[in-house]
Amino acid sequence: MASILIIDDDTVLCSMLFEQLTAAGHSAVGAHTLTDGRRCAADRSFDVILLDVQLPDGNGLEHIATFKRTRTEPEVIIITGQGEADGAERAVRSGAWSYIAKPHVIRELDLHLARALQYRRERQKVTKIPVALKRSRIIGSSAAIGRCLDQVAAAAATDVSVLISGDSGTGKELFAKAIHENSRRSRENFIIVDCAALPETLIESTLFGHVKGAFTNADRDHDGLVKHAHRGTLFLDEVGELPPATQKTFLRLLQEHEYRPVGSNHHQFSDFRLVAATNRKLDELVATGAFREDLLFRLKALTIELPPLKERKEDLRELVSYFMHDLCQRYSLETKGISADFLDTLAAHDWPGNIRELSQVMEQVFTNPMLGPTCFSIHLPESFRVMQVRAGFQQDQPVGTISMSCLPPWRSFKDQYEIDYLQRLCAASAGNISAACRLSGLSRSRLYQMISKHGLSFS
Ligand SMILES: Nc1ncnc2c1ncn2[C@@H]1O[C@H](COP(=O)(O)OP(=O)(O)OP(=O)(O)O)[C@@H](O)[C@H]1O
Repeated sequence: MASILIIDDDTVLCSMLFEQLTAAGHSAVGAHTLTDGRRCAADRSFDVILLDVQLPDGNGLEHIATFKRTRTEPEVIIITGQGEADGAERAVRSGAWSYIAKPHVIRELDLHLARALQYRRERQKVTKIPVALKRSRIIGSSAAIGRCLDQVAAAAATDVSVLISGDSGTGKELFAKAIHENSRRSRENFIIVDCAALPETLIESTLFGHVKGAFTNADRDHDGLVKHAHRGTLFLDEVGELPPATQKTFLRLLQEHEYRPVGSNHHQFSDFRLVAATNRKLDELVATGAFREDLLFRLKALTIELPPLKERKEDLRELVSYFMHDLCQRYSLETKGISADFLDTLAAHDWPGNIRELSQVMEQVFTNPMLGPTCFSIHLPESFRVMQVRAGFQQDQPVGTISMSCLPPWRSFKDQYEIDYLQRLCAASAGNISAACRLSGLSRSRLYQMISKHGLSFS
């Protein structure tokens, strides 16, 4: 029988559900706030969580992903007083199993529960099949990374297009390579097309190649990237940066797998498998007309969403050990110890540049002349320790002292945060883009994209 957590501030309904579930032989626990619910979910293992939407300390829909990330990855069934289509869509998109309006919950719960439990039983059988996945240097054993690796395994077993999304530095290229290396195409080429850096005038010849004499300076035949990707994988990095005219070229290529080198009369065929990556919200770009919907459909037969590092800080220790080992080998040094305060300071940081930023920070630690046999917090850049001290002050504030009405909307806060960061980055790097990329851990194209998004000048 299953173990079920009920999170609902309606104490009467909570008791009725408790009775119904225990009478059916399940074990049930009730919580009346999100905070209590989260505590229960962290302390005990549940198969299913029944989650109300309007709770005294927040909206249940915003916490579905958090509950699903707990150890047993429970199924979440939303129970709500205000059944409406938008809420139901949001619940399903956030990973909820199903959505029941409260007036029907007593009658419908058994059916929803039976299906969710059957799915769980079958999923456990499937995930028990051992899959020898090559991790291709992907470090981390958090549940979030585990889920992404499962998706890599599923993608590698097929030939469908995969769209990998995630913030800059979360490892999109690494995951794309892992799909290739685990697929039947692994002995062939993995070809990277950096869509942000494709010059519009040279796109056709870069992708499709050209024949001798096709244009001035074409003094010999030249193969394009698509030909090199034949029988292998074509990886479109930063696909959201493709200008509209180029999107059309790609759409045609993806539909037909045929292309014509510049200056040639003959079509050629390339049997490539497509993987694309983006740090942009392509759905939003489609809505504004900046990205073709038909191309998006072609790209995302399967999608993998990589979590930012701040959402999987439990991987920090493993990542730090990995980068440290790598650096010690590179500098021919004995392996160093890692003090708890070093990890605590790293954990207090938000990691906007994600794992790329972490690897750069570890490089900086190794250039610190004061570094001895153990990495201490003192070896980290000063800004990290300042942030940790400040975070300590915020944690010391009694819960509830921050008035919710003072909080700006998330998007404007994030925009302001990015602008502030970019201005400080510009000052710290004296307006030098290469230095700014090194300091921030952002890729050049991502940095340019952020600068232009906020209309800033970087000098
Ligand atoms: N899980 C991981 N384990 C180890 N190293 C990682 C991991 N994820 C990313 N990295 C490292 O972080 C750096 C950035 O990774 P990658 O280039 O794959 O990110 P990205 O998401 O494609 O970034 P961008 O959008 O800026 O191109 C690389 O050096 C990569 O090896």
